[in-house]
Order: sequence, then structure tokens, then C-alpha cells
Amino acid sequence: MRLQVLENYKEMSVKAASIIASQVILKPDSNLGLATGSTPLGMYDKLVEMYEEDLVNFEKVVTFNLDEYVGLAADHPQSYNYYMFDNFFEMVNVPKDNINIPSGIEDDLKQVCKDYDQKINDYGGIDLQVLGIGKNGHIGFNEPDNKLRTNTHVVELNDETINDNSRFFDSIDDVPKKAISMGMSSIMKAQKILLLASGKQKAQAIKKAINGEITTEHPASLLQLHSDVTILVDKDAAKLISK
Ligand SMILES: N[C@@H]1[C@@H](O)[C@H](O)[C@@H](COP(=O)(O)O)O[C@@H]1O
Repeated sequence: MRLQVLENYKEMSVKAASIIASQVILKPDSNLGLATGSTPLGMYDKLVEMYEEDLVNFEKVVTFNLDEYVGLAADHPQSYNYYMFDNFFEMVNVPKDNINIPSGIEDDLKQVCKDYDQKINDYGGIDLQVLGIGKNGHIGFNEPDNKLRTNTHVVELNDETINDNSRFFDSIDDVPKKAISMGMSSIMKAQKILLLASGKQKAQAIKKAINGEITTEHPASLLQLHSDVTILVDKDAAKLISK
């Protein structure tokens, strides 16, 4: 694991964007695994800026998002589909046909999950996977548990995650109780992983991810088993990491 501690959120976001841009410049048809949440917002802003300045071109890029809420249609403002278009896809030139986000509103969600993994495989796997981290160490929506699912699957969100994510909804009752998430093996199969964390509320989760034992009870700790992980954190998120 390579850890880089940046001065603040802005610097972390700029660094993350430059890593993605380098990936796309070196391999224009990269398959990018993308994440949502508040953490990557600054990275998407910077990437849009770089695209507008002609520093990067996404015309051959294919994207696969990590997760989506069950029950929220693509046009629901809190869906991850909406988030991705609102914060990134509307402003850059990733072709619409190259954008993959699991649909949480189909009747047969098992089939959606199966097809999603199949498509990732058909495209030759993910070159660079961006991840945020939950306060409880979840990545995507792989929640702490005594066992974790390998492939894309439907997951029951735990109370802490529902509570954390309720800040985006009018009321906690509006937060979906289930989501579709890429599984740990889908994530671990990515060639490279880029994990971002900002703020002191993430310090404990980052400490356990980097210095803690490898356990499914802290899904991000499994990243210690991957050979090419870069972790970008700001000073607040880094403050519990032992030297
Ligand atoms: N499913 C998402 C994760 O992919 C994200 O990493 C996490 C942290 O979000 P934030 O960046 O807003 O703290 O929250 C959500 O639950």
C-alpha cells in the first residue's frame, strides 16, 4: 500500500484527479471503476476542469460504478446514477454507452448483478478502481460482517451506514435499506486501486485499513492483500495512523 498524506481536501482531490488523468492519458480506453459519496466530489470537479482545459479526453473510457441504491430510479436525485451524471458525466465526454451503473429498480436484481460482473469481465476487468471508505470501514457497500460476498450482490445496509447517508435525504426513513454493490473480489480484481479519505471522522477507519488486522469486519483492511493500492488522505484522516 502506498500512502500519501496531503495537506487538505483540495490537495487530496487534485492528486486523485491527476492519478486518474494519467491513467487515461497512458491508456485512453481505460476501464475506470468509479465511486460516489462526498469524498470524490472534489476529484470529479478537478477532472471536469482538466477536461475543459483539454488536458484529458474521456472519449474511449469505459466506466463501472461501484454501487447503487435499490429502489431509486436513475432520475431520483439521491440515486448514484443521478449523482454521477450531475457531478461528472454531464460535463465530460465519456460516451453514454460506455457508462455502467447497476440499476436498482429491475425486477430481477440477481440477474442485474450477474450481468454486471459479466460485463466487467467482458471488458477485460477494471484498470483503476476509485474507492471511498465508510466510517465503519465499508467499501462500496460491502458492510462489516463475518463473511463477505465476492461478486456484485444485493446488500442490506446496516444502521450506521443508513444513519451516515441520511444526511443526503429529507429524512432517515427515506434512505433505502438495500443496495447493489460490487463485491470484494470484483474490487480486488482491479489492476490498481485508489482509496480516498478526508476528515477526522474517517481517521479510525483509515488506521484500521492500514495498520489493523485483515478482517471482513473491516472490509477496507482486505486491501492490504492487493498489490497496487494508493491511499490518499488529508491530514485529519491520517491522524491516527501509527508512524
Ligand atoms: N456507498 C458509498 C461508499 O462508496 C462511500 O465510499 C461511502 C463514504 O461516503 P462519503 O465519501 O460521503 O463519506 O459512503 C457510501 O456508503
